[in-house]
Amino acid sequence: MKTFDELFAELSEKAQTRPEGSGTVRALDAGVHAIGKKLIEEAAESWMAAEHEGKEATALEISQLLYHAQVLMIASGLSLEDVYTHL
Ligand SMILES: N=c1c2ncn([C@@H]3O[C@H](COP(=O)(O)OP(=O)(O)OP(=O)(O)O)[C@@H](O)[C@H]3O)c2ncn1[C@@H]1O[C@H](COP(=O)(O)O)[C@@H](O)[C@H]1O
Repeated sequence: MKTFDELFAELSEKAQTRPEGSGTVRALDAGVHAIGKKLIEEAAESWMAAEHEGKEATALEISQLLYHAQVLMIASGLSLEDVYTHL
């Protein structure tokens, strides 16, 4: 298990070091348009899970939504602080 901040640190490190086989590196290389589509897909899956599939499925989909939101942040050059300042 990891926190939102810990995942962001891990993904930022992957973006820098670009390890072989990283899905995050592949997603970043695909670009903001592709990342945005994935974010929307996971948002829709989160919504559907919340309405029809129960808590466990919803938690899984929301974790994927948060992951793709972080990838979009990194692709956009945003830090956690840039986002937290608006919370
Ligand atoms: N938490 C996640 C995470 N959540 C979602 N995803 C990605 O989002 C996709 C969502 O899956 P779906 O169920 O929608 O499946 P899918 O549509 O068939 O997936 P794709 O065909 O789009 O790959 C997964 O296949 C992963 O590619 C994640 N990929 C990575 N992480 C974590 O990110 C870190 C870095 O990962 P790597 O960059 O791959 O090393 C690790 O700690 C991972 O656990």
